[in-house]
Amino acid sequence: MTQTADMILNNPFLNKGTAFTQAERRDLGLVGTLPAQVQTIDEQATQAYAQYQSKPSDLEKRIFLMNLFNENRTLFFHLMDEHVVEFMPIVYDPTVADSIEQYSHLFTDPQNAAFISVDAPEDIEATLKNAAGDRDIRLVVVTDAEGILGMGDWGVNGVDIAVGKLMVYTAAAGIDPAQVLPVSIDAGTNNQTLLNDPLYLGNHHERVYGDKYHAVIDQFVAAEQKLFPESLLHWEDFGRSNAQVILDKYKDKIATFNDDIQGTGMVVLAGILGALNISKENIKDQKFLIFGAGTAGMGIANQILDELKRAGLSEEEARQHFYAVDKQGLLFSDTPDLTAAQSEFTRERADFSNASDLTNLAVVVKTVHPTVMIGTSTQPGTFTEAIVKDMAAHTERPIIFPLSNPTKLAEAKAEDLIKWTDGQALVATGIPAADVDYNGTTYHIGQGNNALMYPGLGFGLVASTAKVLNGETLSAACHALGGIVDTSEAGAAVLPPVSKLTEFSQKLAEVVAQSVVDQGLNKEPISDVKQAVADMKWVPEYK
Ligand SMILES: NC(=O)c1ccc[n+]([C@@H]2O[C@H](COP(=O)([O-])OP(=O)(O)OC[C@H]3O[C@@H](n4cnc5c(N)ncnc54)[C@H](O)[C@@H]3O)[C@@H](O)[C@H]2O)c1
Ligand SMILES: O=C(O)C[C@H](O)C(=O)O
Ligand SMILES: [Mn+2]
Repeated sequence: MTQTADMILNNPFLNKGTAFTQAERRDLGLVGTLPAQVQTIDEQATQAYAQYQSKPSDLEKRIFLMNLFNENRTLFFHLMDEHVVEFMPIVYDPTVADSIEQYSHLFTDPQNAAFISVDAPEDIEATLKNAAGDRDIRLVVVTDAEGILGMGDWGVNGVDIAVGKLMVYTAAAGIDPAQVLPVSIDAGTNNQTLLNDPLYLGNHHERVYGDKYHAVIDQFVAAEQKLFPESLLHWEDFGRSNAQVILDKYKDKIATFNDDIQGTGMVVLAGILGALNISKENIKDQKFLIFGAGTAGMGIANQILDELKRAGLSEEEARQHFYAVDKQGLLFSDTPDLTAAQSEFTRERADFSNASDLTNLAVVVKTVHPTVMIGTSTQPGTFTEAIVKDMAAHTERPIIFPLSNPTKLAEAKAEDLIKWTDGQALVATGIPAADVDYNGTTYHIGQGNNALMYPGLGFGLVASTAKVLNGETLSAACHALGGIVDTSEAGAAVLPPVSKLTEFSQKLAEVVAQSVVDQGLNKEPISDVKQAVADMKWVPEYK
């Protein structure tokens, strides 16, 4: 079917706007549908950036950028490429959190997402087909939005996290935006504000759990694999009771990963390795306190556990390095209501003379003297000055990562951690943090966000046509970022800066693809891994 001018100009994958040349305008039937002047993509980008800058708030800026994204993907990513550090917190975390909260009120465009309803499993295949059109989908990000960042259940509004994660994939690693598909699984919502809101765009009923829910997940995976057999399936922001269960079901069968469990585990281990590079300490000498033993917290614990075992510790020895703290306090083997993941990281009461007192973070820190403290609790301000000072009194370079997102939920601010520890803390935060000037040194704060890892990981898996993602590949990826930061410099960050996101995502993709090929886990034959990664890369220029 030949495309009319209207179809071309309204297709964000084809549209070039004023950059269509005179020859293209003639060939495509666009004559007279655009103003006379033909612009370059750089001229368009300059004009768009000026408009962006005129927007008064971060949310307004995001809305402007999303409109551009809706109209012209190439121009959007060209512009993002030029301003990646500035745009990351606008298109992604933390501003994506505001847009999710207001999604139903701000809705203008479905952004090529697929909307699956728990009430219409018979439509799943048609839904994916319709949303994909004739595009060759290689990467799917799916969310059911039960645990959006640390903000809980946001129903269909959560589709914005799938869209946002995919935007970062393209900006960071260069996946072709025409080859991706964001998916919302609308299983209902327990968010009363949404249910009471007549403008809420999702299913107006309580969240469905159990057999009916899992049947929908199974049908979704089956249809997704049937329609897009070459694709990687990325799970995002599922609730604590489903995330690990779904991952365990599929991780050995298809190319898939859970970003909150594995992506977060990777970025935290990479950050710890970066911190130990600075302190010149050994990972085997560390005591890890995980505050908030949920999806992310236990994903982190498992990735560190794997590293300790690779460093030569037995499973039993390695587990002794962990202290998991949740609402109940330090988790013991007899603590009620443990999740399956938590029960792998419990301690024995008999090992503590004050076991019954270990019900809050302050007492646990005082008792166990952790050297590494990770926050994935969604509880703002819980890494207090007293707790941090207590920790710092027993370890020279405390490693402290308050990772809860968005901004308002962080366990501590980077600036406070540096000050409270007299510049000794090695810090990473979930959202971007400004440099901290303290006592004549400028401290760079690493962004401990899975966005540093999942684009390179996912891209490497897609480029290498991976059948599955295993521990070997995850471990290789965790070690791939070493050497990018100059750790001899005072105030060095534990992770590389977002300004180098495209550079290290490529490195990560190559390491991941190499690991896949070395293990013979590629579906298609690959003779040159670097070439395969380079061939897959899309660049935001008009073709
Ligand atoms: N920086 C990153 O890359 C990254 C990645 C994933 C998740 N996160 C953040 O981590 C947080 C948790 O996400 P999740 O997916 O693991 O959610 P989750 O709901 O699975 O886990 C949160 C855990 O915190 C526990 N918790 C709640 N209140 C607590 C309290 N007062 N004391 C101790 N524990 C408490 C909960 O019981 C739960 O086990 C979110 O804010 C999310 O944004 C950050
Ligand atoms: O989305 C983010 O910013 C990171 C992470 O996946 C989260 O859920 O907080
Ligand atoms: Mn997430």
